[in-house]
Amino acid sequence: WPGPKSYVNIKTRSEQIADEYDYIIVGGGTSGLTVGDRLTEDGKSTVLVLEHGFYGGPITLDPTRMYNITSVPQPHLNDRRFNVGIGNIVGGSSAVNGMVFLRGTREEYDAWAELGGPNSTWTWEGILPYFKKGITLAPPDPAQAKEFNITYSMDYWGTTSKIFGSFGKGAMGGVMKVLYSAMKKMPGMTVPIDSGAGETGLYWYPLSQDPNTYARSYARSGHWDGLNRTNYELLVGAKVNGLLFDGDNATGVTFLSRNETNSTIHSVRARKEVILAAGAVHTPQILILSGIGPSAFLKEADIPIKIDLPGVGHNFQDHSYIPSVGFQWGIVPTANVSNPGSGSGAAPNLATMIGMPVISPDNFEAIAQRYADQDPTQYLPSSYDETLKEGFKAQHAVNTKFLRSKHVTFLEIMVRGPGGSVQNLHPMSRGTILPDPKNPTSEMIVDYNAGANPTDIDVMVENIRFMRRFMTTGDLAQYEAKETMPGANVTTDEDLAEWARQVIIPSVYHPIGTCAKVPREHGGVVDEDLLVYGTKKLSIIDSSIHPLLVGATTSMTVYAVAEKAADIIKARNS
Ligand SMILES: Cc1cc2nc3c(=O)[nH]c(=O)nc-3n(C[C@H](O)[C@H](O)[C@H](O)COP(=O)(O)OP(=O)(O)OC[C@H]3O[C@@H](n4cnc5c(N)ncnc54)[C@H](O)[C@@H]3O)c2cc1C
Repeated sequence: WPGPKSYVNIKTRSEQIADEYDYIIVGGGTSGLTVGDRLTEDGKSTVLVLEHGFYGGPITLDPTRMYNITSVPQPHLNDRRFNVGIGNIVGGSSAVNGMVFLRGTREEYDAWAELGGPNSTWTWEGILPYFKKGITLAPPDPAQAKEFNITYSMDYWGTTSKIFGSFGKGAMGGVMKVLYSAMKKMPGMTVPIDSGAGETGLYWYPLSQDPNTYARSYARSGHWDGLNRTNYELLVGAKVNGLLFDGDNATGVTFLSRNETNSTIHSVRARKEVILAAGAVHTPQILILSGIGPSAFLKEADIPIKIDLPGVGHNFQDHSYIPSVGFQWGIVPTANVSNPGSGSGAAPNLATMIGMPVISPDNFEAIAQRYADQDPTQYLPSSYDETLKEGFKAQHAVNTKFLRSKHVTFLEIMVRGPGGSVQNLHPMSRGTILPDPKNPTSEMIVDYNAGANPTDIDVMVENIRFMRRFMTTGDLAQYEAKETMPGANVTTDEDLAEWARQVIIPSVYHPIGTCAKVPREHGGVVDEDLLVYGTKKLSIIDSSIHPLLVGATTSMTVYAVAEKAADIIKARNS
């Protein structure tokens, strides 16, 4: 435990906090600390953040800093169960994540506005200023950048945030030149100037890391450490389990302290607003424990209904991936390299982020048409009510456009060797994250419902085929790579689909959507200003409000959404 002086605003016991603050933020994770910082920076408002985890060093995927949740068996993926990764520490998932720092495309954010309704400001143009406010880019090393075609544009980044994206200068071998050049020549490939330009294609991208030390740059380092504001307090080891109301007005929260041996339920009040930032897995739990959720579920769990909001815990989405479409080089590619990099930090990273017409020029239209012809509600779980079905019909129209667009990322490949992992960034299946009705305060039940919609398998099959074409045709043909997984003899749609169902992992630890920002009649939970329908002074700012996955890792979008949320919250309470 670090010395008390610099951590004076971290509280460990309920008696150390005041009775009332201007704002209560539930969850000291990625979004919670971003908004906490912004609401306290002018020194006028007081904020208490309640965080279930403790204050400790960040480490990727460290099980002691994460919730221990396993999904229910997934019948469409051979009944396998999957680890549900979520950070449980100050900094939240940004403290344990893979630091891959990407954002989606213009078309993907514009779809958020389309799903939100007329006059929505959640467009690419409406969110871009918050990417700039939220993230500082440290440019790549000029000599290395020239050698490897690493381009960037400060049109898409800011310079003031203490959350950094940086490339690292680690040495790169000639193989990266060969891979880059071969990928660039794949039919239909584009090369945007910057990973943050909102475009698909082949690009180098930063990690969320400090440009000088290459240490993780995350919500705690950027939005808590070193601030030492007397108006910004953090209570660690606090499990929020309910909301307090005066009529429709949220007035505070109740919580249990993990630092106290008794099971006393404490409470703390908010003068201006209660802000939920417990993440896509746990924000639905807090609402449901407070009687806000699907009425059928609340009845089953014997929780008095305060507001019937069928969308709580529904519309659950995550990216999915195949860990390896395996290849071995016959001849290892090389190229001359004059400026490999200084060796400090990780080497810059290269990604292929492409749409269906580039992944599969021959089959994308047939896949899109089969999807368009589906009854949109056909593959939804049975707990989806009429409003959620209407909401998914709207998504179905968007997804149909997405399947035909070059500007929406379906396939992500981290380009670094022969073969590798392929991701599907726009799954059509939707799942649920709900409490156990028999014991709703225990850990959440996560059901991806992965692979329910056959389009998800169709897309993965084409992703595998793209990797094969990349490895065995064009520039790379001369290196005579041999496929080790699934094996070049697995060729038919049926065989590839069967293999895919055996190996797909339905999560890249990017859960979203479980309290979506869409109209209430479409199963929405929050409105355009992130206020929970049917309540006053209660908002949600975390990844649960993202209505639809973007084709990118999620943390950068969480920061941008939180920055926009902070402006909205400040404006309505000024
Ligand atoms: C292992 C892993 C790898 C990832 N890799 C990447 C990557 O490489 N790149 C990328 O961009 N994204 C990645 N992500 C995803 C990204 O980090 C998350 O989408 C993002 O951080 C979520 O932010 P959030 O604010 O919604 O929730 P979180 O940051 O998870 O914050 C929620 C916080 O609420 C707390 N909490 C929950 N319930 C309660 C309660 N009842 N009371 C009090 N506190 C509570 C939690 O302990 C947590 O600290 C990864 C995530 C994980 C877990």
